[in-house]
Amino acid sequence: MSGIVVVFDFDKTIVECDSDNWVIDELGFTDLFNQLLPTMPWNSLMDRMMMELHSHGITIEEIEKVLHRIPIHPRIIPALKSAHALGCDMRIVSDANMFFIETILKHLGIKEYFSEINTNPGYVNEEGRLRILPYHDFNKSPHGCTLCPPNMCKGLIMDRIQDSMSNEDEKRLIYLGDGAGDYCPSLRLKERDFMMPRKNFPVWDLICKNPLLLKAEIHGWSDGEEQEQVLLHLINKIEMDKNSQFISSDCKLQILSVSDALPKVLSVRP
Ligand SMILES: Cc1ncc(C[n+]2csc(CCOP(=O)(O)O)c2C)c(N)n1
Ligand SMILES: [Mg+2]
Repeated sequence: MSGIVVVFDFDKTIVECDSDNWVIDELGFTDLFNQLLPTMPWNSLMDRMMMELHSHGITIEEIEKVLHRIPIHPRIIPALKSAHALGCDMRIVSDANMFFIETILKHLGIKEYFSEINTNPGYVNEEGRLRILPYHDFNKSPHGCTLCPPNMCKGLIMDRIQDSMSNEDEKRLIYLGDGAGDYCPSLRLKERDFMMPRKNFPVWDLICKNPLLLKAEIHGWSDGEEQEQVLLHLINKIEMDKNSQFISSDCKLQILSVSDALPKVLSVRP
């Protein structure tokens, strides 16, 4: 393990579009979706739309086929492979849902790279209908964060990730995201961490309003190619920092041993 935890948003960070919109648009339900959107929260609407798909005879297999075709930049998978090979602990924090994310990751053969997927529950029920539920039950216990949608506060998830990291002080986090929901977790990052916002996307605009609110170093990216370059550069930089710390502590040891030896050396001189 490299001591680096990389937290990825999913939609428009790993895949190139919003998986929710991709499924609705590809199956021809955009008009109904837009009609219902003003009447309920996004996450509840996705559950409702899955009911609509089911009642129109659309099967789980058809939804899976659409998910298998989701666009992804050609450098994303090589970037994830490299980060994994370099020993990074990689996790997902997403406001999409478990069914969509697992279906896509399994199809791409990259599910095993991630140690954790934090997202809204999504599962196929006994009638063969996809159910999508909120990550936080906002009726029973609202999360109370004013920056985040009612179903998910990514900042709270980050708190848990930071608490779960053993030797927390020695570990360093890199967070990649694009959306407004990625702003709250960016405020949780420490001085030693890195925020990688997608340039000119909502999280970038929010950060630009007052970059000083972030403690972490900010490194933007525009597409999969730049994401790969910046991510591998940061991993490399963290490794170099670690090595230079070792070198400086080795030097201190040498200096100590030289000064210890000095009186003895002096004493054998005539
Ligand atoms: C105006 C407006 N209304 C609703 C939404 C909600 N929304 C859109 S896509 C998505 C999934 C994000 O997944 P990920 O966290 O993986 O990027 C969510 C929660 C929005 N972004 N903008
Ligand atoms: Mg996103």
